[in-house]
Amino acid sequence: MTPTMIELDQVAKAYGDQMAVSDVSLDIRKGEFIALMGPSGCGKTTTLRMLAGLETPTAGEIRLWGRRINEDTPWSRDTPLVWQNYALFPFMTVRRNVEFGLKHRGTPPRERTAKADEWLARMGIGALAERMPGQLSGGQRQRVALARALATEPELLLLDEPLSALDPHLKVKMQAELVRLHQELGITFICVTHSPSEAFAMADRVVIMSEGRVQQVGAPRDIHRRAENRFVAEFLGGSNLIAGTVASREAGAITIDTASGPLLARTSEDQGLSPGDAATLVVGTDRVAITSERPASGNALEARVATLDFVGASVTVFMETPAGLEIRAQLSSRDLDAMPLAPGDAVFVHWPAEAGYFLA
Ligand SMILES: Nc1ncnc2c1ncn2[C@@H]1O[C@H](COP(=O)(O)OP(=O)(O)OP(=O)(O)O)[C@@H](O)[C@H]1O
Repeated sequence: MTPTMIELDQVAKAYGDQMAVSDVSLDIRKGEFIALMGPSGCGKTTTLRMLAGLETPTAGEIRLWGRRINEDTPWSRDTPLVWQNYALFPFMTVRRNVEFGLKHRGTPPRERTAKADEWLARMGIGALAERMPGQLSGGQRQRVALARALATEPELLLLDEPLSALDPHLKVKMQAELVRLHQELGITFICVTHSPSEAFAMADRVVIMSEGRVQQVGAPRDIHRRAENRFVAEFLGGSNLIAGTVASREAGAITIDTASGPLLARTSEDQGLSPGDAATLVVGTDRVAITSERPASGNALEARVATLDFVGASVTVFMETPAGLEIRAQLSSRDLDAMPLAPGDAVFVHWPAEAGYFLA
């Protein structure tokens, strides 16, 4: 078992009456890539700043290798931060910027320069060593900031929205580069992002936060398979949440009555629901099929197409049942070629009984 490197133990941070972080407990193992994710104001940056030593927790304890570090200053920690504004010194060349962190650590001049050049080459920007930061693109500045942080060979790298300033093409490239660097270096990465796609693409484990608390922690595929609560399901999108009342329950199958008709769900994760209980069924948008005729069996609802949202080669079809329930289906553009859809079309939506689970 990989040893635990960092422990956040019931950590809280208040600014006056404002609780930025209410209660965060989390163990991080050496070499993990952790993504802290959540909507604006959920406390993810404050959590990162406490890890960096830029803020002191109001309650709880942060431990590094079992030792309390709540009051340690940033410079006494092995935790370089890469902030989204890159924080490069504008009056120093790229090489000097990368050397700066090493100088601070007492590395002799010749070794500093050699190391800086090595890291600039590794990041594919060796040719820019003599430029000033103002003469670089956003993506280039991002790489310099990473080179500067990594040249000091930290045990832990904290990244705050490292890809936020990049255009979509460069974002995907840098995303792959961060994953590669992480694998190569074996350093623990903790990355703050508000983007589920970024977090899910890069992290070993994703921590989803809301209002200063952790809502769910898990590997991307586990969170994807099953959101633990309504907040997570709604924040991640990609699911239909259907409210109803349990009508019957027998042999692993639950029927719920909804405003749009009865629905059947077969799931081992049924939270011990009994007839009469309120229940919310979660069905992934990728499990919902659309047909023009009512299917012979299975869960089927009558609906009307409201709008279509195209993102790359994927299309989200927004539909509404006569009772006002919104159902979304994610199709490929090839599916749409086979069955052209337009707003106003009358359709049937259906999914297998095994496709859903119930929210706790
Ligand atoms: N220095 C401060 N003084 C007062 N309130 C603060 C301070 N810093 C953060 N907060 C508040 O604490 C809460 C959490 O802020 P934080 O910056 O950690 O959120 P975040 O999840 O990183 O958001 P964003 O994605 O917008 O950066 C917010 O409501 C914020 O307004």
